[in-house]
Amino acid sequence: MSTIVVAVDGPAGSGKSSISKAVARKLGYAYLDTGAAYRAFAWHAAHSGVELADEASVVSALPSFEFAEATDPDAFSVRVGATDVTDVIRTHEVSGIVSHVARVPEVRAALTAIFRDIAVTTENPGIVIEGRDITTVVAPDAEVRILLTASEEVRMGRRSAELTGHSAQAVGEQLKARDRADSRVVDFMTAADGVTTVDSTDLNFDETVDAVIDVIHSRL
Ligand SMILES: Nc1ncnc2c1ncn2[C@@H]1O[C@H](COP(=O)(O)OP(=O)(O)O)[C@@H](O)[C@H]1O
Ligand SMILES: Nc1ccn([C@@H]2O[C@H](COP(=O)(O)OP(=O)(O)O)[C@@H](O)[C@H]2O)c(=O)n1
Repeated sequence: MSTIVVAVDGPAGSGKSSISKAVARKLGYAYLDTGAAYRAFAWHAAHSGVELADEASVVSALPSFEFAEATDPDAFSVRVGATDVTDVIRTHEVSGIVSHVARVPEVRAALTAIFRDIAVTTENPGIVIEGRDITTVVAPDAEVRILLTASEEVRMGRRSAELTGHSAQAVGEQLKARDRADSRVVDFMTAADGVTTVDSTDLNFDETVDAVIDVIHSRL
């Protein structure tokens, strides 16, 4: 029996991680946060002393990237080698550099291969994979493909409500800049053919989880 793949894309703060995790928990599926991998690689590249503006230098950090991500939605963790980077990859500093490494084609190809490998080796009946290019590049043949959106104002509000130590304005500006940079590389603002949009602007958390599960049920 092959694993059911639920692909979820969307901009920063749309609820991809938290909603996908809750959906996976409810369905007994695995959960894969691909943004965490890009963040982990950005952290690794910075610690390897690479020149972030230089693509060749960024690519040189790929062979030493020993990445491991737990796919249990109740026990999420990310490691690079022996270091647990689960928390450090969420910092403002890592958010500020991740788009630089994510735009490099060799990095995208290497991480895409890792994601596909995780998806085929999972032992759960299904896996929810979330990111920016899952519906279009990583798993275009997924059984279920969803674009999770919310207005920019709502996304900035949700994100700044969860962060401490930086002003809501700084968080909002970084989020907008990151979306701008990311959307030059992949289009996650418009749904590709066959992709169902779930707009959570006027939905609370539980309503959004239910809306995503409704889409999944309608496709399976
Ligand atoms: N529909 C919703 N209503 C209210 N809060 C939400 C909703 N969806 C997500 N959130 C909250 O918004 C924040 C950002 O969500 P997150 O899952 O980190 O987004 P993303 O992974 O797309 O960046 C989290 O604190 C999350 O709990
Ligand atoms: N499939 C993906 C997932 C993330 N990314 C990159 O990784 C960064 C972090 O992704 P994320 O999902 O953790 O970001 P948030 O939306 O949670 O803030 C994004 O800003 C993109 O630069 C990507 O390029 N492709």
